[in-house]
Amino acid sequence: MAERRRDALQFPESEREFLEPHLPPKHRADDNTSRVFTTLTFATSLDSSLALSPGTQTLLSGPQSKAMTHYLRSRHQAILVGVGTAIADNPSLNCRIEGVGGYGGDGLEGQPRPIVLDPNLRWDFSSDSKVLALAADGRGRAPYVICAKHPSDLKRVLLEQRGGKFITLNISDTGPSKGKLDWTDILQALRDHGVQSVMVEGGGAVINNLLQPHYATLIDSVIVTIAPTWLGQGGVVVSPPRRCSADGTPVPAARLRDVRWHPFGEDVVLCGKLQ
Ligand SMILES: NC(=O)c1ccc[n+]([C@@H]2O[C@H](COP(=O)([O-])OP(=O)(O)OC[C@H]3O[C@@H](n4cnc5c(N)ncnc54)[C@H](O)[C@@H]3O)[C@@H](O)[C@H]2O)c1
Ligand SMILES: Nc1nc(=O)c(N)c(NC[C@H](O)[C@H](O)[C@H](O)COP(=O)(O)O)[nH]1
Repeated sequence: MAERRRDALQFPESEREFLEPHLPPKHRADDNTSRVFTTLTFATSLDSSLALSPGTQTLLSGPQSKAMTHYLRSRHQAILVGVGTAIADNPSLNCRIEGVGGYGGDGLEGQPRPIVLDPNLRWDFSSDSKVLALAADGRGRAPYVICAKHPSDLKRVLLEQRGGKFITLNISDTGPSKGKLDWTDILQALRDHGVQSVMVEGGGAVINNLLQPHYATLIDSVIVTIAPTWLGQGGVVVSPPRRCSADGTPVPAARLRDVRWHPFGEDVVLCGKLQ
């Protein structure tokens, strides 16, 4: 067993039971399921904000719900964020729960694969990126970057040296992701690259795009941390595109069913299904 780290997070067994029905099944090496178990998860304020303003990171989760998010990371093979989040937050995108690889456990066991959705190759991971530093240090995996352009050889080689890769997909010319990458293609590409479960963490553009009815059948689970604060106007807001019925009357954009709530410290965590 590797050395114990002082920065490792604890998430008690007693809290895990509540989450179990909302998590992907524990994977077997011979599991040939063709779809990727997809969890949409984020932390929001009472006014549906993810951050105080675009381009800034805002701490919303308290210590207990933060530990819960890290436990979720340990239970998925990958974590996906948009490039806006990669640039604004310089996130670690690893799992820091006591006992996973790099935090008291062996190898990289329990460490998810970071996935960054970066169609136009905006993310400069070559300078000061926490994800790559953690991968070099054996405390996380190197990212897969999903793009729509061919990367420079310099970027490709740097990523591949650390164990990551670029996955190039075609921009969609129809449907709710016209001009972007289609989620069916993104999830299929992840499956083709060996990923069986992914938690999509944000940010705003990613969540609002994915919360459209067209994609409801792709999402297996929704887990939202709600923090007791209002961030105020001008934030990065979760609010998917408006929907209307045939006669033009507005109807809710999306709604959860089979909902369960659980307090974690001062926050509450809500789990449900979209379909
Ligand atoms: N509270 C939380 O849980 C949480 C989680 C993640 C991020 N955040 C915050 O959210 C903010 C970032 O959000 P944002 O909306 O600016 O950026 P984002 O992270 O949603 O990234 C947006 C970019 O991702 C790419 N993208 C998204 N959907 C795509 C698609 N279908 N096809 C191709 N490319 C696609 C595009 O390049 C787009 O510009 C930051 O402030 C961050 O701190 C908060
Ligand atoms: N659960 C959660 N609570 C928050 O208060 C918050 N701001 C995020 N934000 C999610 C986003 O993906 C961040 O970029 C990562 O949470 C950065 O965290 P790491 O460095 O990877 O631990 N997520």
